[in-house]
Amino acid sequence: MGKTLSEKIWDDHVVRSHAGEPDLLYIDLHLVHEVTSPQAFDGLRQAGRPVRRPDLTLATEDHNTPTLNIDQPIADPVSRTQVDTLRKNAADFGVRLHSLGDLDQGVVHIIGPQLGLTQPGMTVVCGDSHTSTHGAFGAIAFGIGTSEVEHVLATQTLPQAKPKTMAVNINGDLPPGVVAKDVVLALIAKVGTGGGQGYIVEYRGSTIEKMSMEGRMTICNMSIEWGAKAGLVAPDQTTFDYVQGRPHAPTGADWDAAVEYWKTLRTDEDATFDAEIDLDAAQLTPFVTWGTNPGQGVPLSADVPDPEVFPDSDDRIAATKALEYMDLRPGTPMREIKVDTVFLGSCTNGRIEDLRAAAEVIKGRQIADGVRMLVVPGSARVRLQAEGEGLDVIFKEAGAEWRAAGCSMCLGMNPDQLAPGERAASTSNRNFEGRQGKGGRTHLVSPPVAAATAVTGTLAAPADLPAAVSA
Ligand SMILES: CC(C)[C@H](C(=O)O)[C@@H](O)C(=O)O
Ligand code: SF4
Repeated sequence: MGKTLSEKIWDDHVVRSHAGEPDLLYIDLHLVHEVTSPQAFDGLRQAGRPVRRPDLTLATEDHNTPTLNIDQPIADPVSRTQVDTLRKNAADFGVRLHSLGDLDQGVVHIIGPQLGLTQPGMTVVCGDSHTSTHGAFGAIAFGIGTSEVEHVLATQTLPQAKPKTMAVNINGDLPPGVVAKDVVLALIAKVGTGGGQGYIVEYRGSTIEKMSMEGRMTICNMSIEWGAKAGLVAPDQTTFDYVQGRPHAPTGADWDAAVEYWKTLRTDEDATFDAEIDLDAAQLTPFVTWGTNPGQGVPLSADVPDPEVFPDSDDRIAATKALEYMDLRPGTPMREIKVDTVFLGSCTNGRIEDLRAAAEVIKGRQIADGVRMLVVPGSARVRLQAEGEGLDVIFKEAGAEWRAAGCSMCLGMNPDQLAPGERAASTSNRNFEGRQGKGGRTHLVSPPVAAATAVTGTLAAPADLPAAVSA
């Protein structure tokens, strides 16, 4: 019988397999950041071990870093210690680190692909749940805990039980104004935050085939938000074109050999998945969340749901609690919800295509009075590229703040936070209580919806806006 894509990659990486035990997998790329690595390096130090493959290890500073005055010492003592510790560990163990201010610094899941380090057929791990992003290249990529980080640093391998396989078949043309973020928010609302548990998911179908690498990364990024171990897309010409010419991409004959291998990375015709889900892309509309988990979402054209409509009692309880935290009443049109802040950025939607999509909406328009918009490129290079295209000027002229790269307001670990009671439309991936700052309220949205919302001050799609005044 044939194999699925994830089975092929898995089997290619098994170092040791023994009945009743997890497989020992070889790891091709280990990404590291300041939050989940300190104890792992301490463990190595105590055991007197080196990093086994510093050449397959890459560190960056992203979570605790500020996005303003990045040439100044980090003011918050906890964040400063976190970043200083990573710097010391990287120096002591010979690990390449991209520090704040460095051209290749950025959110860990943005810089791996950008450098051409993330490639089809690889195993990629990081002490970070959104490592699933790298699956967009046809890699098995998943987040690991700190003790596993230590294991990979020490051995370049990881014991893992083989997950089940699932196909998410997404077919049809996306209607105008509907983007990858809407697809994944709609998917999670359909299957629930636990729907992918225990599975490596392959996103496939005509919608995925036509999608850019940026869009595929957005979808794979949020695999963890519906519980999947990892999410991946079969590599194709779009993937090869994206990888080619990047600093760590193979060149010459090596490139040709790599592409030949990468072309074999497809699910065989006669392979079967343990589960399948179908999604009709043509039926999708801009999607936004109303609650405190990424599955609590509805079309932008809908109303805040009444908890009573949920058949499951746990869902009813969760919805009631979420509406209370979010300070929303059932029946309120989503379009009437006012926001204080718009955050455009994160490893979900902080890539160049995301900034372009938002800039296209903002261009010639002004941000609503009383609304602040933070535009935070996912990496220093995305920021530079955007500036080269004049996107920073578009955002600044509309009244938005143009920031340095990092996780920023995606999570409350740095100065970019919501104040208690503040409400944000955010292009990030998590809307948990306090995620963007204690007492802050988050609506997850796509980049076009974020931009339109900044203009109207209430949740909106670009189609809701009056024509822009052209310069
Ligand atoms: C801080 C880090 C461990 C965390 C993660 O694992 O994802 C963060 O990146 C997040 O998005 O919540
Ligand atoms: S941008 Fe957000 S989701 Fe991504 S790694 Fe940073 S904190 Fe996690």
